Amino acid sequence: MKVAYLGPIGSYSYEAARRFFADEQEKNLVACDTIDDVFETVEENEVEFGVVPVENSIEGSVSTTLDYLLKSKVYIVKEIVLKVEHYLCAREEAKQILTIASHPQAFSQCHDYLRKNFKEAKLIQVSSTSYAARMCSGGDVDAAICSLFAAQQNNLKVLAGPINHDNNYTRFFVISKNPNFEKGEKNKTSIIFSTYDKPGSLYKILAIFNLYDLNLTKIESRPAKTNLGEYVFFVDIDGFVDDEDVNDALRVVQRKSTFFKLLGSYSVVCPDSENKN
Ligand SMILES: O=C(O)C(=O)C[C@]1(C(=O)O)C=C[C@@H](O)C=C1
Repeated sequence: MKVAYLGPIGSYSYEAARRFFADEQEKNLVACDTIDDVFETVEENEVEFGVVPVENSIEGSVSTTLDYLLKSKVYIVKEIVLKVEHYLCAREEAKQILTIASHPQAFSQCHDYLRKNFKEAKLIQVSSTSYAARMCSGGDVDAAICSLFAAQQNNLKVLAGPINHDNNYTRFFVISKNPNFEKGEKNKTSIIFSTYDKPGSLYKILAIFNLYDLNLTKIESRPAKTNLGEYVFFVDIDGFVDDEDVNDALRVVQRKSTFFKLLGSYSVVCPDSENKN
């Protein structure tokens, strides 16, 4: 079984893949350069699963992931929630920090620390935190914001950390072309819908969830990419698709919406137990 993730080794996506596919051998984990590549590798059947970040408790959604979920033919089959701790790392011999590389999400998650301590430094956005660590070890930048593991992998010295905002958690989805929805202890179902451009349309859809007494854990609108002002709504629901109420509610929602897509029904794993997701 092969699993694609946003690489190189040492990214948080790698950690999520390791936690979930614990028995998988290293050679079966396929490092991709971008989130786009993870989706396409799964879509083209080169691997059975992919691991992608979807939402962070500080910075919000990863829009690339949401946009691919809208357009691609993959399903969500599992959610993994990880506590993310970022460190400022540099080469042993580094003297001053004028350039810092990291993933844009990581910069945002460390915004206050950077503003306070490195206001003048140039922030260089790269494809992942582990790639930033690699660049730093190669001498391309003075420092990187990455995990402890990425620092070790790249022989970097830890200068400070954790430097992120408190309560920094990221949700990752395991995606697959196979809609093999497996129920666990804590389950969610994700859909995308759009509705009519008329007064009360969104309210009417939300009323269906209310009628079936369903808890929505997330609702977010994204551009439908058709015309300005046209949106799709991403909704996560507490419960599994074969629960009677979820099933009935989704049937009515589908009938009443102009577009409907079931993204998946999956169990949620939170290995960092203090997280209350
Ligand atoms: O750069 C990484 O290490 C990633 O796995 C990406 C990513 C993200 O896009 O959200 C994952 C978790 C953290 O929130 C920061 C970065």
